[in-house]
Amino acid sequence: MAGEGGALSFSAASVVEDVLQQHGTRLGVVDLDSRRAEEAASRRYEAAGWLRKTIGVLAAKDLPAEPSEEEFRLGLRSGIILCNALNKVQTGAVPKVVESPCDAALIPEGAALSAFQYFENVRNFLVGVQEMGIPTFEASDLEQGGKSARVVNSVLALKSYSEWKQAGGNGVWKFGGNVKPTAPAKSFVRKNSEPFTNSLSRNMSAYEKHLNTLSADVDPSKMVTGSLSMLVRAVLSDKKPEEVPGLVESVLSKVVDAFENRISGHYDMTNKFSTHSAPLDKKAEAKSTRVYKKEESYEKCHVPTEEMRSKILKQQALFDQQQHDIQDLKQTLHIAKAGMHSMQREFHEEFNTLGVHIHGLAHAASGYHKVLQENRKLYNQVQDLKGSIRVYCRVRPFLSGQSNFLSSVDSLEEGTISINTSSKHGNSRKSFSFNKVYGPSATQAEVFSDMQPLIRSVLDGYNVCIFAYGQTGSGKTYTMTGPRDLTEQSKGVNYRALSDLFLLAEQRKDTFCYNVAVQMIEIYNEQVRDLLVSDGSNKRLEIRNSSQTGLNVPDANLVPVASTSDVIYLMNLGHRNRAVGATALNDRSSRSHSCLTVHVQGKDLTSGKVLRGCMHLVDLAGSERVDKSEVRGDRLKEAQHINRSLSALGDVIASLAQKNPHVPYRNSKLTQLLQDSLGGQAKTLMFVHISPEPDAVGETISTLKFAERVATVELGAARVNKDSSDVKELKEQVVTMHFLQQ
Ligand SMILES: Nc1ncnc2c1ncn2[C@@H]1O[C@H](COP(=O)(O)OP(=O)(O)OP(=O)(O)O)[C@@H](O)[C@H]1O
Repeated sequence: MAGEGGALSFSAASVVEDVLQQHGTRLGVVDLDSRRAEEAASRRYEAAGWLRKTIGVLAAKDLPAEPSEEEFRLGLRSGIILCNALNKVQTGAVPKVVESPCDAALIPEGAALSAFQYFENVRNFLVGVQEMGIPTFEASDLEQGGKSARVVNSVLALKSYSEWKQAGGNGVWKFGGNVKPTAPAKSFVRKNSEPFTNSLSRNMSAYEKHLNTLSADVDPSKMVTGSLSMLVRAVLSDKKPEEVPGLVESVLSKVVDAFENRISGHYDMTNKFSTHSAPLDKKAEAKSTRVYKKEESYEKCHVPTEEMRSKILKQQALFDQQQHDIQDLKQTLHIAKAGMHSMQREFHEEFNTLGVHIHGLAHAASGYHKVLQENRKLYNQVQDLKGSIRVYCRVRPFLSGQSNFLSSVDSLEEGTISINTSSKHGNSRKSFSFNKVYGPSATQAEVFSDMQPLIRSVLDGYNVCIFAYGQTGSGKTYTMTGPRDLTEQSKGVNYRALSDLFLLAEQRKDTFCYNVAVQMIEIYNEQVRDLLVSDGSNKRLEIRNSSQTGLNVPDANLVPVASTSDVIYLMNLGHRNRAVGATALNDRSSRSHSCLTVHVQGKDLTSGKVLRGCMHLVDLAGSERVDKSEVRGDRLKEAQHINRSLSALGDVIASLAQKNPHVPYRNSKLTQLLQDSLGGQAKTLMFVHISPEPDAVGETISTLKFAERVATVELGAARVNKDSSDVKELKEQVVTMHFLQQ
């Protein structure tokens, strides 16, 4: 909406003047015309001269010193000279003068550059002078056919104002000369300086003020230009008194017509400028909430149509809604930002706390690993002090139906067994010492409790050998495996050891990753065979000590296991494959050594270090004398092999116990197989089995002698240290370590 349409851009006086001029022309007052022309030219020259002087001849090069009406109009048409002159009088009155067409930032499509330029500068000039109370003119006065006299008037008024200002600006300046009060409420708005609506608002109030001034303070006769007075006089001078009323009526009627025409023409022009100006001022409209208020006041003055009013109201409602939405969004954004900041703060705090905790934990973990390592060493030392070779004796109970028999065992103490060797020559007893003696009533759990500590050693990377030694039928298989019908209570040490091993491995899973695999080997007649075969193959295997893999029989099946049930399955398979032959002494008698080897590989999850340990669970063949077993031929050969290998085992263990420099491992397949687990850091545990029947006393004595030979040296050392302060101290440390480990 253009401001130009907001006010009348012409005055009643100008209309009257026009009508009178037409009359004058028709009346053919030649003298008057020439006088008027002279006077107009003189005033135009005065105005041009002042403009040239004010802004400089060079800047005013488009305006001749004595311009014709056309030259004057063309010279000022761009508005540049006018604006520059106004700025000289009132600095900053036109903030931006468009000097060349390209200065016009936004030129409406289809509008001629010069027209737009003219409009912008001229409009700004008109706004400027209007604000100063100086008479304005119509923008169209600078167009062809326009009234340049009004432009002259405005310039001369500006000149007068300038002179008044230069003279000190005393009193109230009033343009008392040829003031032609053209519409002071020009709706032209300054461009580039502020939204047109503001100017419009200001213009409207100025217009109202001016109207008031016109009606109240100013004598109408003074407001009429000199030319108008002259015209009136010229028109009426030669008229008879009776002709005057008719003439006045005619003139007034024409004035009214002309006025109406101008109004309608004026509104047309307003609409045209509205269309052109709207895009330029859209930004300003959007930015300012005051726009609609100004428009409203403008509309009050110009009686807008219903359609326009409703359109404005709709726009205002839409604008209000958008403002409201923007406020809501701002609020939401503000809350979200605050939330983000608070979350960031919390995150940083938590992160820092976490860092501190992790640091502490890492420190504790490294300390914990050192403790664990130390613990392993100390634990092993304790086991050593207990004896790296331990011998336990177990007396089998009488079998069913033998309850009336007199036992060959005379007495049992914690570590000593006395055998009644009564004969026809008299009563005598023979005592044997071991680490511990289990009587006939000892349970499987009790027997296992003594070997249980060694399971932990296996997981710590040490090798362990557990033997079941004794004559046929003395209970070796019972101790190692259990009876045929297994129950939870009757399970042998093999099952219990493996259960414990898996349990401990599970407990350590946060620090170690364990892999467990088993092999099952049989040594029969000094031949090594794999018991974990499902195809019945009977291939002879070689023993090749490999320190890298820890496998002494690399060709035997090595089966990974993850639970006790896996191991039970494999043990059953091995037992089925084991060479079992009936003898006169025991229908399950085995004439081979069976060895279940459990290989354990543990990786330290922190250091990556790998520990390897293995446990040999050996069920030795019966140790009975050949002559008693009533065997001949192959059976005799089997028995001889068994006895030789058991003797070789005794020699090796005795050598180790006596710390002999030479240990005769190579005298049998059995000792070769177990070489890595006999001696050094390895622990050896032998369960010696005794039958209580009196008729087996000879065998019993010979078995006990064999076992005692192995045990004696070790027992001597162990007994010396048993209650020493070293052991006590170490035991305490281990208890502490164990507590820490929990
Ligand atoms: N501690 C015990 N309690 C109850 N019964 C037992 C005990 N020890 C052994 N037996 C029983 O004695 C018999 C012989 O035991 P076992 O087979 O274990 O002897 P062995 O020494 O392994 O014989 P072989 O050398 O022929 O294999 C079995 O019937 C077994 O159940």
